[in-house]
Order: sequence, then structure tokens, then C-alpha cells
Amino acid sequence: MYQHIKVPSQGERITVKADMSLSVPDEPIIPYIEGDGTGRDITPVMLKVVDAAVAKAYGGKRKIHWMEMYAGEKATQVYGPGVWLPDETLQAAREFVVSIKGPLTTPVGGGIRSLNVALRQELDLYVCLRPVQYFKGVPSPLKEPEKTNMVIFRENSEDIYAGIEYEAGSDEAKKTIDFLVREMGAKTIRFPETSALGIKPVSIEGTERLVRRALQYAIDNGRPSVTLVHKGNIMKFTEGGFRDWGYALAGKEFGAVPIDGGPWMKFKNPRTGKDIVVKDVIADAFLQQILMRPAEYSVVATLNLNGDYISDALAAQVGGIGIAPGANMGDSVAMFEATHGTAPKYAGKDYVNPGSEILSAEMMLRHMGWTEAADKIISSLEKAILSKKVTYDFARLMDGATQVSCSGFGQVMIDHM
Ligand SMILES: NC(=O)C1=CN([C@@H]2O[C@H](COP(=O)(O)OP(=O)(O)OC[C@H]3O[C@@H](n4cnc5c(N)ncnc54)[C@H](OP(=O)(O)O)[C@@H]3O)[C@@H](O)[C@H]2O)C=CC1
Ligand SMILES: O=C(O)CCC(=O)C(=O)O
Ligand SMILES: [Mg+2]
Repeated sequence: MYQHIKVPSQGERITVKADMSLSVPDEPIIPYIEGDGTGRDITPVMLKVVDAAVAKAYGGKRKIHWMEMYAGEKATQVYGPGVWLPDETLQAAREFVVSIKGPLTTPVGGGIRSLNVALRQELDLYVCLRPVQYFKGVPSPLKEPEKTNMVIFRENSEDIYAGIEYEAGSDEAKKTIDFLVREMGAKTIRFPETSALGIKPVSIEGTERLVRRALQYAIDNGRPSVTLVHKGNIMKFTEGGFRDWGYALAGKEFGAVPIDGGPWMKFKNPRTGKDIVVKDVIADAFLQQILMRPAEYSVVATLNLNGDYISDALAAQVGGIGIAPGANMGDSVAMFEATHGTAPKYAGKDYVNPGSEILSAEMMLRHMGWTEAADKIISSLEKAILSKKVTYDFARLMDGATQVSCSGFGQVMIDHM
């Protein structure tokens, strides 16, 4: 069926029911991408910790059969030079519905475009879901890190990330600038001869499907507010559109009504009867508010680039990107991945924190309905941190910590299950 992906002889596929919920067998096959750089260190640890949590939670009644699929440097080794993202990886991610990946390298400037972005676009994984929560004992630059408890819904399929970019001096750049100046009357391209160009598509559909998921998440999880974060004062039709379409959707699909004449809105959570406030904030102000008044924000819905910046900034408030998980989700297919990248200087050293990818797997288990195994991961992570046997990123900021390796931290977690 596949050229290089070996489907395990045991186990079954996860399937999607007519109502879009998952049908998860007791022995699902789950594809994974190891990842570049430190992906080689953290992914094997994640697999081991998840296997231990599942074994502890279900005593052999449930088991994951892992199936490796390839992207990045490893794909070029397996499929040949230049094959960074084989078609069959996309096919397997679709067919097996739920998967997990390590980080993949994107060179700055020239070279391949982001494989991470390509996976999200090809599979139409339009939600990048990144919960930001504080675990007791984690070192943080804040005095009260526990006040940061947010869930980011980052639009994952459009914006400046669509990759429509023209190099300075290229025919495409010249032609587009010529069109903008001559036909559209653009007068503000300061140096037309030497400008590179990037295009920022932001649509009503793309905004609505993201904001809908954020509002539904607030309902399902009893959250008090959803904040639309944008730079709509400057980019009026793209980021401003995101804000306006977001509010409009809250009104037309969730029955939200303006508070004191707007623009903030509110609606009743049908599950709890409590108010959910829908509000907005301009992105630069938001980046100061999350440090000064984090408790005022809960669910955050934002565009692709803002969401990228906000993810790492918020992660720093609760201990850094060594402990920042995430999920890329479409209507049915989901691919879980850490917020951080390949941290190349640490690659192959069994050094970095595997926590982000392990917590991404925790999100995956919860998504599959395997809450007991997910709970085991959370409780063992909490105990590992409180025991102060931690990787370098925490050890350098904690008094009295014992520094352990990447695999060592995985073992500490397993010992606490
Ligand atoms: N989804 C993905 O696959 C992503 C891929 N990337 C790609 O990764 C590559 C490297 O990007 P870069 O900007 O350096 O960002 P990285 O996220 O890879 O690393 C930045 C810094 O974050 C810290 N860090 C990262 N991972 C961990 C971890 N597991 N445990 C503890 N600390 C960690 C390290 O900080 P310190 O130096 O303080 O120890 C590291 O130097 C690029 O090619 C980029 O495109 C980037 C983000 C996401
Ligand atoms: O694709 C990349 O290399 C970077 C992606 C990224 O930073 C992110 O998704 O947070
Ligand atoms: Mg990022």
C-alpha cells in the first residue's frame, strides 16, 4: 500500500463517524514523524512515556501500535534527495486520522518552505490549538505564573503564512509592484525597485471556522471569555476583518449581543448558564496585557502570525517552550506537535526537555477519549517537576534541582506513574 511506511501487522485504524466524532479501537495504529534536530531526542522519549501511561492506565486492555511516517531530513534519507514531504506521509496522516510529529527544520531565507506549514495547509488543519497552563514548581519569570491560563486558537491556514512571497528584484515582484502602482494607484511602496513582497490573504470562511471552534471550546470547557487578538487598526481589511467577522459570527451563530452598545459582546453558555464574553484587543497591547493582567484572558483567537508570536511569549510565562504543547486540527484529521522547533544546537545530545511533545501526546490521548492515560501523564509530569529532577531549561532556574537528560526526564515521569 505504501512505498516506505510499514503498517504494523497488529492494530486498527481510528475512523471518523458520521457526526465527525472518532471511533477509537482499543489497539489503534498511530502514525508519527520523528522530526529533525532534537526531534530525534524527544520523539523516542514521548513514545516510551505514552506507552507506559497507556499500560498503567489500562493494564494491557489498550495499546498503541506506532507507525513511522517521514518528513524532513529523514524523508530525504528514506525516499531520496529532495523528497522532504512524501505524498504518502500526507496520505497516511489522512487515512489514520490522528497523528503526532516532532519539529521540522525550516531554513531562513532560501531553501525549502516550511514543511510544518505545508502539512497544515495540505491537510487543511486550520486550528492550531495551544493551551498555556502553569504546572506547580515550574520556574517562571513571573511572580504569579499561575494566573496565566489561556488557550490559543491560532488560525493555521492563511495570513502571511500562505507563502505568497516574491523576492526583491524578481520578475514576479516587479510585475506585481507595477500592477499595484499603475492599476491600483498604490503610492506608498517606498522603494519599488528593491522591495520584496508578501501577500496576506485573510478570508471570512477562514476566520469563521477558527472563531467558531474557539467559541465552542469556551462552551465545552466552561471558559469565561474569548478574545479576538488582531492588528486591525493598521491592517484594516485583513486583521480588522478578522475582528469584525469574529464578532459577527458570535452574534449570528451563538446569539451573542453587544455589551453597552459594543463592540464587546456576550452570550450565555448553554451548558452552565454563565456568560461568555467575546472581546477584542490590538495585538501589541495584548503582549503587554498578558504580562501585566494575564488573569483577564482565557480563550484567545487570532491570526496565523500573531498566534506564532503569542505562543512562544505565553509559553515563556509558564516555564518556556520546553513545556508548550499543541495540536493542528481540521474537521476530522488532527496532528499533534510541540510549539518549539528543532533547537539544532542541542540535537542528538539527549539534552532538551521532552515535556512539550509529551504534553502534545497528552492532548492526543484526551482527543481520543483516553482520559485515564492522559491523566497519568499530567500527574507524573507534576510529580517529576516537584521532585526537582528536571532537564537543563528548568534546572538552570530552580534552586536545588538535579539536572537530568531528555531520556532521564522521561524515565523520572515513568517512575512516578
Ligand atoms: N513546528 C515546528 O516544527 C517548528 C519548527 N521550527 C524550526 O526549528 C528550527 C529552529 O528554530 P529556533 O528559532 O531556534 O526555535 P526553537 O524553538 O527550535 O529553539 C529556540 C530555543 O528554545 C528553547 N527550546 C527549544 N526546544 C526546547 C526544548 N525541547 N526544551 C527546552 N528548551 C527548548 C532553547 O532555548 P535555550 O537556547 O535558552 O536553551 C532554544 O534555543 C528552525 O528551522 C525553525 O523554522 C520552529 C518552531 C516550530
Ligand atoms: O515552520 C516553522 O519552521 C516554524 C513554525 C512555527 O514557528 C510554529 O508553528 O510555531
Ligand atoms: Mg512558532
